[in-house]
Amino acid sequence: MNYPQENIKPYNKSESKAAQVEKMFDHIAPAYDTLNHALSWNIDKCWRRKAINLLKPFHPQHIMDVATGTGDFAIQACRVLQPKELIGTDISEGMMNIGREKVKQAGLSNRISFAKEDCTSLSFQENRFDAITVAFGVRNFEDLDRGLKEMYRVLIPGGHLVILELSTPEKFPMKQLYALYSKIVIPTLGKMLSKDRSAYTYLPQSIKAFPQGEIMTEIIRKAGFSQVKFERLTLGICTLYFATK
Ligand SMILES: C[S@@+](CC[C@H](N)C(=O)[O-])C[C@H]1O[C@@H](n2cnc3c(N)ncnc32)[C@H](O)[C@@H]1O
Repeated sequence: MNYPQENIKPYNKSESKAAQVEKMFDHIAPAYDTLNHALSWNIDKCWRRKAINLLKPFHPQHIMDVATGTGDFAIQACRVLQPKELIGTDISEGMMNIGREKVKQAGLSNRISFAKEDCTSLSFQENRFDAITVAFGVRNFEDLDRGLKEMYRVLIPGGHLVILELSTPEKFPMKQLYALYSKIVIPTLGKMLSKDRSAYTYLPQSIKAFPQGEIMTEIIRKAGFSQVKFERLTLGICTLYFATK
């Protein structure tokens, strides 16, 4: 255990974090999209657009969307970047099954595929992808360093990594407003819509514990990446990281 969020688990202390996270996302999958957009007031769509636009100048052709969940990021990235292939990977089949359906309806099944993969131990060969994206996934990894090293391994030299992750605002008045929102609104709405109170207690707790800004930048660098940059979005509710192999 290297970082505090690795010890924050949804349900109990004994089972591994990966097993509990998989179970949690399988359980909340049917409510995930509704809750996601409601809790973020749809701002998540702007964050995704911003992240995808960073990759535009490089025209990546082989992309992996790690922790792809229900595929929102993969679909948006495929439409904007028009790659030859985009593989969405995740540990939750429940989330990916919803993603598979959405991809079919979007008419993108010839370009987007899904594979069950734990990012901390990927089955892909070295230098397989020219870009990797992860939206709201790295916070859930059982071993963040291993996950980052695996993404580094399967990227081509010069390839790019884009990470979006929720973060805690540090300045008044957003800091105070966010504290109230994450203590009251997130668990209440989360329980109502997903029937899983633990999942939406886990969410603010794991965000609070997760390394952000300069500290996260250093962690990404330690995995081998260079030119690591970050930008805080919407007064610090979300942070965008960009790195090169
Ligand atoms: C909050 S959801 C984000 C889904 C999607 N990227 C989005 O933007 O809506 C987090 C996803 O990370 C996945 N996940 C958690 N740990 C993972 C791991 N070690 N490897 C791959 N996926 C993982 C979960 O199963 C879940 O689908």
